[in-house]
Amino acid sequence: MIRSCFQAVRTFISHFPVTLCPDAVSHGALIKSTRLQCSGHRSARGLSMSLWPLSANPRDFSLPNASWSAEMQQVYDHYNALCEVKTKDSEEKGPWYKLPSYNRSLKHAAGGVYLSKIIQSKSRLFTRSNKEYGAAFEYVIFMNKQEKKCVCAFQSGHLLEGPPGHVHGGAIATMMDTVTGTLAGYLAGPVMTANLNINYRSPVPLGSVVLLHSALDRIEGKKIFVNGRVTSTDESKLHTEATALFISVNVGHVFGI
Ligand SMILES: CCCCCCCCCCCC(=O)SCCNC(=O)CCNC(=O)[C@H](O)C(C)(C)COP(=O)(O)OP(=O)(O)OC[C@H]1O[C@@H](n2cnc3c(N)ncnc32)[C@H](O)[C@@H]1OP(=O)(O)O
Repeated sequence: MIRSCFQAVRTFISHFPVTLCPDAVSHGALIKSTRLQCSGHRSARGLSMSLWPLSANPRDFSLPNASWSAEMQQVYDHYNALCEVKTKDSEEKGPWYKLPSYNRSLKHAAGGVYLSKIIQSKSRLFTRSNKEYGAAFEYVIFMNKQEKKCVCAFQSGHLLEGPPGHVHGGAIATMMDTVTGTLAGYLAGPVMTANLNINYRSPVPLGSVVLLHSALDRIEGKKIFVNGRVTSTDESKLHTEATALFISVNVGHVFGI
């Protein structure tokens, strides 16, 4: 059992070295924009083709939905336009790649064999665990592999309140961990957070759209040092600064096997 689980996980990681998530909920009618399917990173492109043998239409949470504000949509459109775009007749190269985002992966990575011994059937990726559009974490991450950096557009929902009218610091930390961790994982394969330092500079209004920027500082052996910032969408206001250390791990470490 453990060996087959391990093989399933390895298969998944080989398709997409970053993390562990997806689900099979249809996003259907709520998608406002059907413009493009960014491609770009070869293994991530493979993910969309081969990860869902029993799930033809898993919900990609990073696509626009009816809860997105005009500002959120604008940021999405801006970076989307900079992505590698596949059209019917041609393929234009761009420096950015839009990461898909699912709330469960391993169920599908196992080829339909549910890994119930390791993964609880009700488990969901924390940031994608709420099915109500716009209620909690609405975000999309664009990766720039060449420059070893990424940008995330994040719209906070009403369930993320901390101080009245503002986003909870833990929710900001969650997003910072997600974005810096996604970058580290994208560049270095499976990682876990060893250290996350955050300075909160100015509160984030609840319901607003902000950008999370993350860039690689350096890699020393199995240590990946990454920085992060939260700013307003025009980058005139700094909300949060962070540094993070991720450690490359064996897949087995993540699952305690
Ligand atoms: C697509 C959708 C995506 C969605 C995906 C969303 C992505 C989100 C990413 C979230 C990731 C998480 O939240 S992960 C969950 C939170 N993190 C955890 O639970 C991790 C718990 N900690 C551990 O498992 C372990 O301590 C590790 C893996 C971090 C490190 O253990 P290890 O592998 O044995 O490493 P070890 O030999 O101890 O240390 C290696 C080197 O790192 C240094 N080091 C280790 N820890 C630290 C530390 N805290 N601060 C400074 N330095 C440290 C050591 O001194 C050593 O340096 P030297 O002597 O070599 O110089």
